[in-house]
Amino acid sequence: MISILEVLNLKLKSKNLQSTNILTMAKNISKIADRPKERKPNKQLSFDFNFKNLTQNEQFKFIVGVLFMLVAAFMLISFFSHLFTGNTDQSEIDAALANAPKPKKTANPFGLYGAKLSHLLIFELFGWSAFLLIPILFVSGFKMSFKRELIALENLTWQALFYMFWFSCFFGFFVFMLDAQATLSNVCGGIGYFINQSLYGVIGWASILVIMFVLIVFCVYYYGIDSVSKLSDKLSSSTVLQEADDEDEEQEETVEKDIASAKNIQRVRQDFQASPSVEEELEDLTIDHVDNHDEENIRPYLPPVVTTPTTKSPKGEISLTIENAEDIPESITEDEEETPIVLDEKDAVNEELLKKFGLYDPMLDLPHYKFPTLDLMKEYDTGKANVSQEELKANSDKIVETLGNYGIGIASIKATIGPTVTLYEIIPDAGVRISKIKNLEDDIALSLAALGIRIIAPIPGKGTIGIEVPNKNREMVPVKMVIGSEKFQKSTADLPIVLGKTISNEIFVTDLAKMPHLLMAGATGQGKSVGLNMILTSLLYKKHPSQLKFVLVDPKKVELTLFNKIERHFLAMLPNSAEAIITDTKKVVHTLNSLCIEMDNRYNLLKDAGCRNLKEYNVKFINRRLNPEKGHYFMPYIVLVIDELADLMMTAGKEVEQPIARLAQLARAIGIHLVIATQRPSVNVITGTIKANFPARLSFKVTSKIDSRTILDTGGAEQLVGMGDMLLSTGSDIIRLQCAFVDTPEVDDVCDFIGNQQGYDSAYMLPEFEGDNEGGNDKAEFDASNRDPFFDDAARLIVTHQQGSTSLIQRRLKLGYNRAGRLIDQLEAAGIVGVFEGSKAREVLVKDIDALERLLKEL
Ligand SMILES: Nc1ncnc2c1ncn2[C@@H]1O[C@H](COP(=O)(O)OP(=O)(O)OP(=O)(O)O)[C@@H](O)[C@H]1O
Repeated sequence: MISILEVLNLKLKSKNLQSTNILTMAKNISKIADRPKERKPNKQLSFDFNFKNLTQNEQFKFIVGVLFMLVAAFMLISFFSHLFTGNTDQSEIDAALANAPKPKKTANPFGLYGAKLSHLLIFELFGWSAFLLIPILFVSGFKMSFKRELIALENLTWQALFYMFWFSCFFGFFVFMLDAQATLSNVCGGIGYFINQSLYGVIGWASILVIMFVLIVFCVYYYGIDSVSKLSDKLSSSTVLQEADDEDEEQEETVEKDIASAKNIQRVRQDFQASPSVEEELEDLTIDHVDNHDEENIRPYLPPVVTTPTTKSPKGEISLTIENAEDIPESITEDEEETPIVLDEKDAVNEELLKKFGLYDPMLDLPHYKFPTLDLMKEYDTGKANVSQEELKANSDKIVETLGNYGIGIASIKATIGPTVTLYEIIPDAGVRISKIKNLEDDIALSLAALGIRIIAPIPGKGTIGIEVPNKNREMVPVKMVIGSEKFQKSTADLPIVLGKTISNEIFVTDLAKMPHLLMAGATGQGKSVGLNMILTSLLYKKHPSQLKFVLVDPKKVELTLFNKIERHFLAMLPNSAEAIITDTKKVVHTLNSLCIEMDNRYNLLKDAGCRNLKEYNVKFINRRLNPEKGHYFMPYIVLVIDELADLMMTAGKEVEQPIARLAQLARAIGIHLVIATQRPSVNVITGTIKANFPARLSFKVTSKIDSRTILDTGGAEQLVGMGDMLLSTGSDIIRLQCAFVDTPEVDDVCDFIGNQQGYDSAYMLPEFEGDNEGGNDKAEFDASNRDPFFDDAARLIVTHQQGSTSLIQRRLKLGYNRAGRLIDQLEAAGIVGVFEGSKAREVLVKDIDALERLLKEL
């Protein structure tokens, strides 16, 4: 150990020398950079080389990781060699330790250092169990370099360290008792021998009892074996497994897996497959059952595909009417026939399972998952909103004066200072018409010489009139402050999001599940992306990967890429797609339709379970009242985020509008929530259908009053002052908020933090959606015998004009719209025109008339 430290020390010293130079250089540079010139917090090159920065530097971590892995390899080879060459090298090591002038060559392949290190760790300290240090080093190194844990490092470290000491003592006992120190010292090492020597002096051979007792204490605490019954459960299960082992080849494999995963005792509890039908198995539920399930839980979530519930669907009816099982006609309980269940029995089984294994805990999918910590967020020097007494007084005087000029008397005026604006609440004299004050908005703005004045007349529920005046110095609301706030931390909402601060400086926390969907608009550069990041970050801080999945649609291709890292934790995607974050319009259409299928599937499951919404369903599942074998599973919430709707509406129009509207109308009860943002809140983007289904709407500054009306149904958003200043409309109320600021590096760090932890094997898989034009085998599906008599003419027309338009066919061939539409579909199926592209004409795939004639002949 000492030698290794020496080596490391030397390396560090030389490194330190270099870094000291860099440090001085860096300090000088940062001094220059810090001179009173304006600071650019985002783009500034950071030469601030303090130790914390260094340890968080990715390159540094990578290098240290590689170093660890190399040291692990070095140790492995040296240790192995030591088992055979240790004795030969002994004299060389002694010579080296005694500082003899020229030690001979050592037999260890890593020379004197390899020999010394092995001698120290094996011979002098831990014996053979020193090998256990190697996986710790390797796995740590791998994690640092590749951001992936091969196995849970924390667990590995605790266990390896414990067993290293324990085996050293355990072997030490025998070496000591046999007095075989001269020949077997390598087995137990110095520590094991010394401890046994000391213990023997005190309690004689009973020292082995102490050693065994230590093992038991460790197992009880570490593996959570807190009762003899649990231990015997485990033992009896393994006995059953052993018997099964003899019987069945296949089962043998299961047993191996079982034993490997038996330590995950809680997972074992997840089992529901101790099927109620096999009564005697209830007594000694085998790990065999359990771990099939265990394996299933480790696999990515694959939402079961549920058959559409026809009245005959056995699945549909059985669970739905669990409580009336006796009423179910035999014909529709077929799959239960071998094990007829009556109500009481089934409930008894549930009770039994519940008693035996406790509630189902979805978080045990990833038992070691750690929620992001607050220190991932930066501290900002926010500069408190400094509204001086003079400013307040001057503003209120001006308001009183301006209103006075128009003959409006004021009974009282009160100011509330917010982060971005100050709210002046006035009570006008009796008899003053409110609309009169509202009409004076521009005049008051003129007299205060301020942009962004908004008049709320009256403030709902208060009986006063509000005039919001932007502060000269605004206060930034840092994300750390709002995420760390008690209000957010203690929030029990289903999907809590913290958006920022209200005008009266309160932290604003709301529940996306209750909204239940959110429409966001704002001109470019006004804080939309920051707002979206705030929503996503809030959810990441409060939800476990088993409880929430995101479907991210990013037509701009750059805004949401950061979230790629959490693909295996929080993202959902279509099967067979390369990337979880969707950037391609066609894929968006598929994803939206796939979400609709997921919605239908979920509704079917809810119907089966006799539940009205996702919450009730999950509670039932947690209480083990729903059988996973029948397709039931713990349903995570799904939040669909679309970063730019305008783009999609332009390219795919109705194809996206319809599924969005459908999801918005129906998905709330089954836990699918939509957050849709757009730069262009115009009526052809935010159509009536979409708007009608999004009661909650959030607007950053927009360019015109018309835009504000489109999104909020009222003006005001055009008066905002930008940088996260926003209005949230939740049906009746409109609240002005200052969005908290979360910077890209912070989001990046949070995603890194999550992404570096163990995740599912893949993203959450959405159901497959077969698009109309899928698979490239359109021609095969084209039914040539059934084509329209005008097919050939239409094809010639389209190819001659190189314009795939239905109206062209309609006009030239004098056909009705429907028939022309059918023709264009047939042309598409025959591969003559491309797919529907919204408002644009379809692409013509056949480029000249000769090629078309050949094709027509083939058809
Ligand atoms: N809540 C906030 N607090 C302070 N500054 C903010 C806030 N939100 C945004 N800003 C500032 O405004 C800039 C632009 O914000 P953001 O990138 O979110 O705009 P955007 O509306 O998404 O623009 P685009 O539509 O072009 O992507 C940010 O870089 C930041 O400097």
